[in-house]
Amino acid sequence: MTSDDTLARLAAVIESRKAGDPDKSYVARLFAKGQDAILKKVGEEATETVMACKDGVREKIVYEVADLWFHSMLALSVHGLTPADVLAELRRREGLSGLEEFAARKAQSRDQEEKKP
Ligand SMILES: N=c1c2ncn([C@@H]3O[C@H](COP(=O)(O)OP(=O)(O)OP(=O)(O)O)[C@@H](O)[C@H]3O)c2ncn1[C@@H]1O[C@H](COP(=O)(O)O)[C@@H](O)[C@H]1O
Repeated sequence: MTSDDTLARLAAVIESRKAGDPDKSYVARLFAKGQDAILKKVGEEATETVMACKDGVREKIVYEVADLWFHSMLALSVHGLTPADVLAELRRREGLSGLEEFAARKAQSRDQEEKKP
């Protein structure tokens, strides 16, 4: 398996641009508008990803997911987070069945409910 540092490089570019000139940088423009503008784009790109998948056009799906990942990285950056944090969480989940994890979470919230006075 090859390692790909595209996300790390893009995160570094985002950090270098976010306090830049909104007339010269899309990243700077969205950061100048604030978190709500970034989250609005995340929502739009998620919807466009759903529509692309429903249409089933591979190039369009890749294009829209790239938009979604990019804007999600801006949202992460607002909170001082990076793709490395998300990749670490995905690594933590490796080999952990989603169904087992779901059952463990349900059992934990049941325990917490039962302990409530
Ligand atoms: N990866 C991206 C990237 N992906 C998408 N986009 C922009 O995100 C916007 C996507 O919005 P939409 O598809 O909704 O189109 P829109 O033009 O906003 O139109 P509306 O539908 O909102 O009216 C477009 O303006 C894209 O150019 C990106 N802008 C920048 N990057 C990366 O960020 C780096 C820094 O960019 P600047 O800050 O602009 O220098 C670039 O070198 C790239 O590596």
